[in-house]
Amino acid sequence: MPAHHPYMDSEEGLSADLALLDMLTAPTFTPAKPAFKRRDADLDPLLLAAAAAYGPHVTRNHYAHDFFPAVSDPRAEGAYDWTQWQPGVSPPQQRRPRLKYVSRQAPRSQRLKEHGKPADEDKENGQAREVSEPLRCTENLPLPRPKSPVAVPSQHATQLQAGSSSTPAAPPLEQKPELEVKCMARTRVPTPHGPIFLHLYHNNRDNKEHLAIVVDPAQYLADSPIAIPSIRSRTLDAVWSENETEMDRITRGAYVGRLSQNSQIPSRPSDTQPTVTTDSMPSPLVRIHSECFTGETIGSMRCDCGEQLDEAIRLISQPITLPPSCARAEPVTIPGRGAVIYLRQEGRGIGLLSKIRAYNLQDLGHDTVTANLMLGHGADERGYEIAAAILRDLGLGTGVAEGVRLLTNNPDKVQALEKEGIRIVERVPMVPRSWQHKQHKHDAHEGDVAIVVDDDRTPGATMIGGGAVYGEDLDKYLRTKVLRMGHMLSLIADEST
Ligand SMILES: Nc1nc2c(ncn2[C@@H]2O[C@H](COP(=O)(O)OP(=O)(O)OP(=O)(O)O)[C@@H](O)[C@H]2O)c(=O)[nH]1
Repeated sequence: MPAHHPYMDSEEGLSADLALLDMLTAPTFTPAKPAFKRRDADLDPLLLAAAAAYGPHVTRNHYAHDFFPAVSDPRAEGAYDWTQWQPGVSPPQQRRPRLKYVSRQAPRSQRLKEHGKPADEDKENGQAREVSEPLRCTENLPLPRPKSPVAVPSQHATQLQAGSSSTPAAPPLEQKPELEVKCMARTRVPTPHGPIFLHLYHNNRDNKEHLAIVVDPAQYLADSPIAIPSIRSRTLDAVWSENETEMDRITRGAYVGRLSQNSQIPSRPSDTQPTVTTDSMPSPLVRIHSECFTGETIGSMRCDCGEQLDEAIRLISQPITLPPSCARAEPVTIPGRGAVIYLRQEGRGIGLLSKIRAYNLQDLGHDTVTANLMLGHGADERGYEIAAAILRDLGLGTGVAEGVRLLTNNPDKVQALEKEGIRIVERVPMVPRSWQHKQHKHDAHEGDVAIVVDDDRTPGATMIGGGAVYGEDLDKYLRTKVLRMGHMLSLIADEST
């Protein structure tokens, strides 16, 4: 038994014992408030372990990098030669070298320089970056970039003019291969204006799929009162290889007449006759149209492109009445014939990205020409060599006796096609439908002209088969074309005047 201690009888001892007992048996223990916030891990350790198990994060840009050279290469500095290992003898303790991130790629700017490209070349579309900083005020904006082919640098040009004998050879001009187009496929497409043959072309100049919308329903006619030359592609009707089967040819569209389960007649190269129209038959109506996603696909009312495409197919599809001739006593009506060459030159050649930016500049008050210039582009960067080559392939506008009637208001198009050797016998204007309506209203007000407005057509934005495009934005766009781009269109008086 333990010796009795006087402390146990004292009042002081009793209260200390009670305090201890209370502390040990109390139902809850309330710790003192911590002086510092607990630093719990933000990430789940399991998650971290899982991430680590997948090794370093590798993207396509890291393929030429080596993350752990010391590990992957056994001869690398600091690696232990495991062939020397013996049981029970631990590898010599070395100071493990710090693992290095080694890039075997030169910096991007250096690689671009080696390829003769500017260091700030945009990754997207392989085009030079247009806007790398916020827009500055108009007078400081860059001038339009020169167009290809590469211009002789001014230093060389000056020396050439001065006739200097020490003139260094001018850099060679880019040699373009001779342009070739090939119709890869053709098919029938029914449209609100009648059937068309859609032709898809490849070429050796750009990697775009340009199209030809051929209107020539006479190709379906079993018998026609007069001979109507067919509009057919030479490259499509050609035999591509000796192994090509009839089904191969039919599948790519090299057939004649209307394709069906009961009619499958492959075409022959001789089916492509030169298009020669007789005196009384008008030359085929042709339009060269440039792609406009906004106007044609989403019905934008900033431009009349959708309406123009629709109007062109409609006009070309109109039946043609031929007057009586010595061979026929009666007039005869034949189906409309012609083609729309649809070029993938979005935004007058500047591309959709720049066109969208240009629209924002237009909302700030600039017109369509200035907006292009502000972005460092030309007012119009299109070319028509491919269009001319496609026309030639279709046998349109190539003969001495035969030409085309060109649907356009754009003088540059007429000039460019003529330069390419296309014979244009007539320019047919494309009057915007909203202006036609205004003109009709104006004339009717004058009292003597009947209003010829097709009221069955759907009003509003125009995709194929739609009506007319109206609006302030459109009027401004059309006026700019007339006033700044020289389009051959009579400006219409405002309705209020
Ligand atoms: N940069 C730019 N391009 C536009 C704008 N509005 C329409 N476009 C483009 O202008 C082109 C219209 O071309 P076309 O239909 O061939 O007509 P055009 O050259 O004006 O001449 P026409 O034959 O008289 O119709 C298309 O590529 C459109 O994408 C715009 O505001 N800015």
